Amino acid sequence: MSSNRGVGARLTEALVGGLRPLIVLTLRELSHAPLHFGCCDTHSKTEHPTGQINIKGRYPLLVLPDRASDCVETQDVVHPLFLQICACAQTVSVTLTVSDRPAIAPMDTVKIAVIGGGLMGLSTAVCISESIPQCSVTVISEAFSPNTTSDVAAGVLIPHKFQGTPIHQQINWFKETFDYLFSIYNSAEASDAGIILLSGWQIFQTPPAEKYPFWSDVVLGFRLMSDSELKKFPHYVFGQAFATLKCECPPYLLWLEKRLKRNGGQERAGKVQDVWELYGQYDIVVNCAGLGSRELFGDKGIYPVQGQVLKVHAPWLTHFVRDGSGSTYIYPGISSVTLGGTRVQNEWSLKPDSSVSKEIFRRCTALVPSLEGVQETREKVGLRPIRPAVRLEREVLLRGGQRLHVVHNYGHGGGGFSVHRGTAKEATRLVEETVTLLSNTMTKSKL
Ligand SMILES: O=C([O-])CC(=O)C(=O)O
Repeated sequence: MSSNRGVGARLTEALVGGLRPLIVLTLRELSHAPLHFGCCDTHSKTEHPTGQINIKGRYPLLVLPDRASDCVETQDVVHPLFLQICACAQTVSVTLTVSDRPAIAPMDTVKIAVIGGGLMGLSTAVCISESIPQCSVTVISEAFSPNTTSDVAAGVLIPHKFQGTPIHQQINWFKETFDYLFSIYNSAEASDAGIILLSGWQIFQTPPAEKYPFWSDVVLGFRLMSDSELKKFPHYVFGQAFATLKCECPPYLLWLEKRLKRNGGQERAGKVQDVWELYGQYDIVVNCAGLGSRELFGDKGIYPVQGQVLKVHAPWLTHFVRDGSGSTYIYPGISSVTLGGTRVQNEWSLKPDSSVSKEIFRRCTALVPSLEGVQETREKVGLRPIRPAVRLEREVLLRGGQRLHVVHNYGHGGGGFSVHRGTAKEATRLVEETVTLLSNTMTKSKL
């Protein structure tokens, strides 16, 4: 590859520790460069944040203030506008090529600790281990499958809305997750990974505000239910029929663990009491601790919404039924059918309540009478980690002169399965950014 001098008046190339070529462009050059930031034109022209931009996800582009010497000091500051530009920049069609000179100082393996052994921790760890070759990933968790919250969930892809997250982002996360799982479902891995395609009905006692929810184009064959279908559910006046995917747990979590190990990743059982324990052992900490983030990172905005379900043996059921309010659902799976549910705000207990189980069973049999015949019922309780929006961002913790680089990916509530691959990819991108910054710092300190 050769330097493309046509981009801006002067393109400074800095080669960073064995990672990727880093293109350094001053702000003035950026404004002259033939870069187009799509919907963020205004931002990119009038407010030039400092930060790093990934063009097509291949070449990290560090946009510096005009005095280049200022910039290195600011590299840990992530300006919110920069993130917006960053997101847009990935969509622009710009070809920047850089010299293929060898790196000055290859960085040693980057050690990454992922806190949390549930769906978020494992899927993020797998995504990092697939995307960042020069890293070692260790998942640290008090619990692994079958003892995680993810093992309690039905694992069905029907998105919940996160009030504080832009809807286009939620659609992208869902689409990425759906496409990823659909390709597994369409491969020889499907049975090992426990991915099935499930069709069924979501029914409403009063019609919802949005007859066609934001995810209706992503699931398969979405349509409104006919009157004759609705007649099967006497108290319901409106319904949606569609097919979606379901991740059976434990198989899906075990499949992720296998994939992680195949990529060289490791697991460590144990509770992280204080995140600073990891300082010096790891270069980057990825936080997928869900509710654990309350104590570990002082996030008082996250709280539990307790849910109780029954796992029953009813292999004749092949269609799901969900009350649109989310109060009651019947989700057939490979080895059991999940019957739910409950939503108790701020309840931390993991103890099932038998009177609640009876009530769940009563509601489910009212919708699917053949459930009267089930045997083998297991009660399970899980705590949904709720906050207004998924927290997906970088943070640099400071203590004395020490800096601990953290990437957060938690707070998916009861909607984690629907978006997990999309948010894992986003977290991986943030880890890549951090790796580049660390490499840059290392290179600078060697000069
Ligand atoms: O609402 C549903 O269909 C199931 C679920 O995700 C939950 O109980 O959190």
